[in-house]
Amino acid sequence: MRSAVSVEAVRRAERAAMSLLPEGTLMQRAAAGLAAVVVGELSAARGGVYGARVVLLVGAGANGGDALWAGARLRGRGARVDAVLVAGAVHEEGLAGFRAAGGRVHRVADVPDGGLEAGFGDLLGRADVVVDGILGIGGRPGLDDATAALLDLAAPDACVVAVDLPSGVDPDTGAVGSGAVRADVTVTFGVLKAALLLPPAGQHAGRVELVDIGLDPADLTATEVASLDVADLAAAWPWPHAGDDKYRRGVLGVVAGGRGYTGAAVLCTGAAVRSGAGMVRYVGPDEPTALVRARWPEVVPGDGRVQAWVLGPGLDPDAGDGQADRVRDALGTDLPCLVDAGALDLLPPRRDAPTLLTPHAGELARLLTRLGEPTERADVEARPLEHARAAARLTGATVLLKGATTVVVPPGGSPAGGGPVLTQRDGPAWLATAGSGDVLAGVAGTLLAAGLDPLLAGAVAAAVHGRAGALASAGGPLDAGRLLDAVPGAVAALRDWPT
Ligand SMILES: NC(=O)C1=CN([C@@H]2O[C@H](COP(=O)(O)OP(=O)(O)OC[C@H]3O[C@@H](n4cnc5c(N)ncnc54)[C@H](O)[C@@H]3O)[C@@H](O)[C@H]2O)[C@@H](O)CC1
Ligand SMILES: Nc1ncnc2c1ncn2[C@@H]1O[C@H](COP(=O)(O)OP(=O)(O)O)[C@@H](O)[C@H]1O
Ligand SMILES: [K+]
Repeated sequence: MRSAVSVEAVRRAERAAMSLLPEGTLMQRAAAGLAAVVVGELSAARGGVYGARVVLLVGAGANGGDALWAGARLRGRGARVDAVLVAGAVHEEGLAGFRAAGGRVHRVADVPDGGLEAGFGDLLGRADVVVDGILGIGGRPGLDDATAALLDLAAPDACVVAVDLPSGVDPDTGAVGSGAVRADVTVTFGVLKAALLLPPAGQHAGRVELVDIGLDPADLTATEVASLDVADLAAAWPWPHAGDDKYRRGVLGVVAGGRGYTGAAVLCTGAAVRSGAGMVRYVGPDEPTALVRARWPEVVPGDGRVQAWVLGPGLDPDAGDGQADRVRDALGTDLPCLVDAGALDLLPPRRDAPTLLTPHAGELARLLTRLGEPTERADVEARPLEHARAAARLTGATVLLKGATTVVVPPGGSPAGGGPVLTQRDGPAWLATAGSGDVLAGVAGTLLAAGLDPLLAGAVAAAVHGRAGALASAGGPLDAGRLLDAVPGAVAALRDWPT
């Protein structure tokens, strides 16, 4: 499990460590770890550090201090290091240490308006590595225009190394302001910060390197956000046992598609079959039923006993084909329900049984608007965690928000009550293809029917969906049919995937 904490928790752990150590020790450890990663990048890219060009972008706080001390170390290895001070203030000890090591210092404030390119274009355009020491855990989202313009002067093939966090993101929520840094590598200190696992900030971080600076793990147990790794997935997956039968393994009922849309019924039931449900029942009008039976003869048509329901993929609640009533009936039971797409419009104000909502950004905006919080899709995309939490709070359900990084928020929306928020980013962008969400719903339904709670079912399904996507795509385009065909292989590989 990769675990991340809030700024408040990091600061508490840092204070505890600092009280036991000589002043400046943590920053020196951070700088040493940062310099080592930059050395690694330079060695890989150009065979060594000597003569390499490194430019530090230095903000007002300790994040800039880390960058300056790392710059001093890189000077000691023979790199040419320039620091560009982007703010009015600077970490004075770091600056003195950098100067003493022979680093050159420039100030954005010394350049006349409109003169950034003339002042720094050559410097940044020739840099092998640009170190983003602008903002760390003290940062608010967004960079001012001049700082953002500086970043644009870097050569496209320069390696951008972010210190602790890519600057311009919100450390706790993962929201991203305008001009935020896009790093190739982020070197983070002591513990992952929540933003690194959250969308969209996590997608700005590149590869994340965690440097041990000697924080006490006992001070870092308040996990805010976590991502399941392969060992967690293998432990959570409902592997069958010798004594199992199909009923004990879990019967899933699916209300998907309808008279108008038939594909979602075939894909969703297929994903449930392919992910190993004990049995799958499909409930719907004649035409999709016939298509499901033709493609998946093992699916049982019609109502009957089930352990969980998947409701809504490809379903139009206004179609007058009886599907809306079937959804309402299932929502009225005390069985676990996954509520997707069209069924989200039919969700009652409160449901006590386990409920997993699986909207994409547009569907979440529509749901929040219906619940009295007018929301646009763009709002959800800019601040996914905040909006998923709002839906979890308003509905009492677990909310899985789909996207390049999938976020699963426990009921109530607060990490205090239901445990950490889980995020998964396991698959390629080729997964953004029609029918992909229907496959996710089928896999998550299998897990609900097997008895997993909605939070774990959602996160495990998102991870397996992503891994199946990676297998099926192999770098090329993907369609939902091949995606679901890859699910058994993705599940099997959980047991022998190298960790
Ligand atoms: N506290 C510690 O013990 C350690 C801290 N370390 C580093 O210290 C960092 C935190 O340092 P600070 O608390 O000084 O905070 P930052 O260095 O993140 O920056 C804070 C400064 O930036 C300003 N600021 C915030 N958002 C802004 C924005 N959007 N635009 C312009 N200015 C903005 C603030 O007003 C403040 O002056 C960590 O991320 C890490 O890099 C490391 O050295 C390890 C040890
Ligand atoms: N850029 C992306 N990278 C990786 N996965 C993605 C990306 N965009 C979407 N996905 C995943 O693809 C699926 C799309 O689901 P959805 O939007 O419901 O599509 P549909 O309704 O066509 O089935 C979700 O599981 C989502 O997490
Ligand atoms: K930074």
